[in-house]
Amino acid sequence: MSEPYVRIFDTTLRDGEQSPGATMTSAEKLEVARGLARLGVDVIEAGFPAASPDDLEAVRRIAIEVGNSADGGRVPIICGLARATKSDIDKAWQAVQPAARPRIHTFLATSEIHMQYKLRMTRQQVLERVAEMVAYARSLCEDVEFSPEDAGRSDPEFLYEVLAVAIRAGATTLNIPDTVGYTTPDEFGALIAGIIQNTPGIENCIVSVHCHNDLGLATANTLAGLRAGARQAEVTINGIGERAGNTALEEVVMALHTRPQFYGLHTGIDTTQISRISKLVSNYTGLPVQPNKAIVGANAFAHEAGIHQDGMLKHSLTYEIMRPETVGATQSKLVLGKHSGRHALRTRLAALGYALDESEMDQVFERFKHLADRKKTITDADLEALVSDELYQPREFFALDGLQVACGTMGMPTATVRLRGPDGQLHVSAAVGTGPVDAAYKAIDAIVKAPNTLQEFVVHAVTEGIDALGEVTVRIEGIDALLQISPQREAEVPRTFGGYGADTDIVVASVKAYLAALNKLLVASGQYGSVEQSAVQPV
Ligand SMILES: CC(=O)SCCNC(=O)CCNC(=O)[C@H](O)C(C)(C)COP(=O)(O)OP(=O)(O)OC[C@H]1O[C@@H](n2cnc3c(N)ncnc32)[C@H](O)[C@@H]1OP(=O)(O)O
Ligand SMILES: CC(C)C(=O)C(=O)O
Repeated sequence: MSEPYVRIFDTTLRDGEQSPGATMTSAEKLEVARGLARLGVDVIEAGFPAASPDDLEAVRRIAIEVGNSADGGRVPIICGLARATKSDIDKAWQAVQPAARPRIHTFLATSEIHMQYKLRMTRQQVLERVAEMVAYARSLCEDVEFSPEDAGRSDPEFLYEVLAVAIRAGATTLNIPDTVGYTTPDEFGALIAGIIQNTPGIENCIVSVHCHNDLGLATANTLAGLRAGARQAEVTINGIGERAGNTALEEVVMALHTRPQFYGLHTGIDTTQISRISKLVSNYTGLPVQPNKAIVGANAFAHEAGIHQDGMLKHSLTYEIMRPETVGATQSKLVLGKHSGRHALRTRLAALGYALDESEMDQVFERFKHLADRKKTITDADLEALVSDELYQPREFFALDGLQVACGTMGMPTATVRLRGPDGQLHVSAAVGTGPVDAAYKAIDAIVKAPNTLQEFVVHAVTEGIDALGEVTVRIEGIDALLQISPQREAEVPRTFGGYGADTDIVVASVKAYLAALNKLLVASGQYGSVEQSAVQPV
């Protein structure tokens, strides 16, 4: 029975960097290499030294600085890739030689299509080149990896022959690449099993798998290869790489970690470093991680559906097969949205300090669902605004009676507003602002006199075309003098108040939204009792 340890060969800095647009500076590559060492990878493929003098230098720096330091545990093997040519192998050796544990990785394609059209070589020539170049690499370095490129589309019988030649020439690791992501898990598993069974001398080597994700099967194929006896997985952080990418490190590692009974295999990875290195690679390559990406996506531990949230609140294992902390992510998130239910809403409100009775909860829940139909996610500030609406049934102290704005590029944006006040009188004010909405809000402030800070101002077009109905939602913060919902909430706390307005004229919609929020603030501030004696001057 073969050993249960799987070597993690990370090629983020070589195959990952081959993602269009993912090029990193030498300093960034060094920082990623340090992160990979902390993560506990066994091998870092640091680059393709023949690609450019810069890449050679970057690999050399990594070999010197990361390939000799046990910072965070074991010293990883530092590997450089080379075509099956003396000059590439020389450059790879020059780059990795300073490492305590250097490796040269050389490759040559073995599929008919690659041999005929790309290399323009016969099978015999390929066999001879493999023998010669692997032997040459081995004359320089103790640790030599050989890959028959496009193995997934190669004739297995020919592969056995090529691999046997590579072993005789001194290869210590035989890597089987599905270069174009063509195989399926059953096929790839069978290919690895066939290689292990039919290649003379293979028992003294490590068999490795290297899969691409063109059909979205890279992780499945890698795991099938491991089940068939491979003991090295070539992977990248976030699955970056040529075209649709490589196998994602985090997926393979966490599959083995989460299903130990099924696979009976383990790695030396410190899983708590996964989120950190994922962010680092995403930042340096400029390749964002899709939100639903397994393990490291922003939604990997987020739950929006009410039934799931209820389950999570009762026991996290109901909807999570691993704890976010295991991969170094922050806690699971219950995201409030249109699919959420009462349990999640009540829990979030309790965390904000609100203890609502059943009937208050019913009212708030109804308003919450209504709001969630229009807004993708509901924030804590939205909830505060929603609860304050319910507790203080809004009254319209000030209503819009008229609005006139002047704006454009030839003068100062000016607004004149006329409001009907709580005294039944009309009040007029004019102001100048940075734009028509700002001017209108200033004119309103001069009449209403309710100190507040504008926290959010969002405009949406709810219908298409030039006559679109514009919707505006605003959120303001002001002092709440009355509210004492629960013992945790002191009087005179700052609170947020939401307002909504719709009109074909976006400035009118903005004014309506602001007045709606102000009217709620006036109730909460207790100011309505004194409005009649306020400084508001009737027209
Ligand atoms: C499956 C993989 O991911 S393989 C790694 C792919 N990565 C890269 O290619 C990144 C780095 N590459 C480079 O910077 C450049 O391609 C270089 C510097 C290596 C070579 O550049 P150039 O000399 O201009 O050659 P170019 O890239 O245009 O063509 C590749 C040549 O290598 C040959 N070749 C391809 N693979 C191999 C191999 N494994 N062994 C030997 N020769 C090979 C091709 O047949 C072609 O030869 P030709 O010029 O006689 O037709
Ligand atoms: C060089 C080899 C391992 C490779 O990257 C591939 O075939 O995809």
